[in-house]
Amino acid sequence: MTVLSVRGLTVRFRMRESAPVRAVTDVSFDLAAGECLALVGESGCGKSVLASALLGLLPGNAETAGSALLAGAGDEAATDLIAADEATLARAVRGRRAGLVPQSPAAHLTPVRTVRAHLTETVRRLTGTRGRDALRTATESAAARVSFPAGHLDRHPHELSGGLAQRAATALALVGDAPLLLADEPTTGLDRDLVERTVDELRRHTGSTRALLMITHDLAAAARIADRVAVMYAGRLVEIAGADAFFGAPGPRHPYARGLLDALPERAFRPVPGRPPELAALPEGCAFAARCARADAACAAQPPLADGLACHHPDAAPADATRPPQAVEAPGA
Ligand SMILES: Nc1ncnc2c1ncn2[C@@H]1O[C@H](COP(=O)(O)OP(=O)(O)OP(=O)(O)O)[C@@H](O)[C@H]1O
Ligand code: NI
Repeated sequence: MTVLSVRGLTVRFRMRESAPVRAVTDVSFDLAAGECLALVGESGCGKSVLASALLGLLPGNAETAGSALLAGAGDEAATDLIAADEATLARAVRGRRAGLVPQSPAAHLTPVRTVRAHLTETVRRLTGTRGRDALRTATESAAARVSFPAGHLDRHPHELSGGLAQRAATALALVGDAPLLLADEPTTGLDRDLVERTVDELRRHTGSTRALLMITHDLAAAARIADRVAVMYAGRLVEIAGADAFFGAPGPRHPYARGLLDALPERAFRPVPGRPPELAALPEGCAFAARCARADAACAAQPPLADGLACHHPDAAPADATRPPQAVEAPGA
């Protein structure tokens, strides 16, 4: 069953002094129940804007196009998240049908309220739990689920480390048991052990009925839990592939995606040369061409995403097809 179906999603920010910032361009993908899709790509390529668009959290200068159908439960109608009005999103969608682990959790927590107050309020609103003892138990189990220490529940957001704020936000996002969970860098500020526990919990929560879109810079975390990987570059999806093929053999097909993996310390440790283009001044053709060793005249035209790949000259023979699956996690590989 498809939980989310995104078609031609495009987001531009109107700017007073310059050309519009084309943060997301013509993005299409589906998310099935039980699936975890990892969305990766360099800083500033539009990942968080994509997540904000899906939850109706874009600022006022944003213009959107395309659609994002969120399936309804039972005989409930599907909702187009892009067309829905704010009242509908606030009342029926956010928290209940689509949860968000925001990229900057501290900014989403109310400074004057403790973590316990946040969690209790969310548990009450989204689960209908009533009564002091029941709420207290439900609040503490929501915290325990993401290894948020009970002894820190009475702290205020500014008294939390980055990692604890991250876990508080994750706990809040899981409360509603929403069929769609968007997790934007859910492991920032966590050490490796907690990274693994957190992503495993997200994966476990997904189960077979929910879908998870995990935005991450952490390719090892993506390799650990993702079923598929989507690679974004300059606002577009350039590759979407099964995680085993992507991280193992035969590896990514898009030269940018290959570059992302080659940049890992446990692989070639060779960064992708150059920098991404300005989103207010994107080229007509392939946005990666200026950094691509394989670029030629064909790249002056935008390559369409076909069969999970947007490239005029993908790697036919992978550079290292002998690399074993999961090599990304192998120490010193
Ligand atoms: N309100 C806004 N007005 C103008 N430009 C914006 C606005 N919000 C975001 N942008 C721009 O949109 C682009 C995409 O930003 P986004 O936050 O989605 O990147 P990202 O892929 O999530 O990066 P990171 O990995 O650093 O979180 C950036 O160039 C950013 O400056
Ligand atoms: Ni982001």
